[in-house]
Amino acid sequence: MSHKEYPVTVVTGFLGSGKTTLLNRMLSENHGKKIAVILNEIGDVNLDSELVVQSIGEELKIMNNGCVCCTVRGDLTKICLDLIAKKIDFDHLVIETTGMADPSPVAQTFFMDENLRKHFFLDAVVTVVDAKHIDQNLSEIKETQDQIGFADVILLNKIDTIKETEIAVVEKKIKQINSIARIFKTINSNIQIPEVLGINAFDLQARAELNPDITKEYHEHNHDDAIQSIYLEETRPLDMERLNRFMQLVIAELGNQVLRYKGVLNVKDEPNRIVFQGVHTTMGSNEDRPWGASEERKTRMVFIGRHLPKEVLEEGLSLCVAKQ
Ligand SMILES: Nc1nc2c(ncn2[C@@H]2O[C@H](COP(=O)(O)OP(=O)(O)OP(=O)(O)O)[C@@H](O)[C@H]2O)c(=O)[nH]1
Repeated sequence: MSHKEYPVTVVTGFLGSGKTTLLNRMLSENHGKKIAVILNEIGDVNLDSELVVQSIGEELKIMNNGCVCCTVRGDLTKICLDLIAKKIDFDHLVIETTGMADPSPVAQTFFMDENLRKHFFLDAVVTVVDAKHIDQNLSEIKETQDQIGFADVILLNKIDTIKETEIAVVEKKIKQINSIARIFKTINSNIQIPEVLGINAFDLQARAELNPDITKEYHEHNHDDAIQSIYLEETRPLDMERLNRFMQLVIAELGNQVLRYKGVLNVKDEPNRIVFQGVHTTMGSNEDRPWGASEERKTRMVFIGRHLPKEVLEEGLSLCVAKQ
C-alpha cells in the first residue's frame, strides 16, 4: 500500500538571524499547507516556543534537551515517527534548528535513517543570514560557514540594517561560500512562502557528487563549549526604565561576549507581556498578548554567549524590580 511522504524543510541560521520570524510567516500566511514544527532550543528552558505563533497546538514539538545536530538526533527520529504513528494531520514538516547547529547532520538523518526515509524526504535547507552581523558571525562561529554552505535557499535578511552598497558585498561573500543556493534579500524574513516550502530543492545526488561522505557516515560535530545559555527568572514586576539601563550596561560591559538575549517580561502596571530581544548590541522590545487570567506573571530571560557571569546578570535583573 502506498503512503504519503512528507516534505521536510530545515530552517537554520545563526543566533538571532530571523529564523523564528520566518517560521511565524510560514505559520500565519495563507498558503494552504498544514505545517508541523519541531523547534530545537539551546538550554533546557523552552522560551522560544513562547515567541512562535501559538495556534498550532499538537503540531508543535519542542526539543530542548540538546542540540539537534549532535546529541539529540535519536529524539528527532522519534518525534518524526510519532507524528506518523499518532496520525497527526499535517502536509509539511519544518524543523527550526538552534542558531549553533550545523544543518548537515540534521539533513543526513532524513536520508540515512531507513525508517524516516519511508515517510519523509528533504524538501530544502533554508538558511537565514543576518546581513549586519555576517562578518562577526563567520569569524567567531564555525557553524555559520556550514549553515551557508549547506543551504539550498538563503535569506539574506535584515538588509534594512546595512547600507545599499554593503548588501552587494555581503551577497558576494555568501556566493563565495555557496555558489548554487538561491539567494533572496529580505527584511523581517519577508519571503513569498512558495519560494521556501514545497520547492524540492534538496538534491542528494548532486551533493553526493560534491561530497561523497554525505551518504556514508554521520558527520561528527562539536560545539564551542565556551558558549552557554543562562536562564533568569524574576517574579516581582519590573521597571522598564531600569531594565533598559541594565541592558545598556550589559552591552557596554559584555558586548563581545553576549551573542543573543531574549525574554518575556512582567512589567509593572502593564497588562500585556513585553517581549524583549537583542542580537549582539542591537536590542528592542514590543508588546505581546495580554497575560492570561490563570498565567503566572513572571519575567523569563535567556542570555546566550561566552563566559557569561551568571551571578552578575542575576543581581542586575533583581535591581530592575519596580518600587512597590
Ligand atoms: N531590523 C530587523 N530586525 C529583524 C529582521 N528580521 C528579524 N528581526 C528581529 O531580530 C530579532 C531576532 O529574530 P528571530 O526571528 O527571533 O531570530 P532567530 O534566528 O529565530 O533567533 P534565535 O532562535 O534566538 O537564534 C527579533 O527581534 C526580530 O524582530 C530584519 O530583517 N530587520
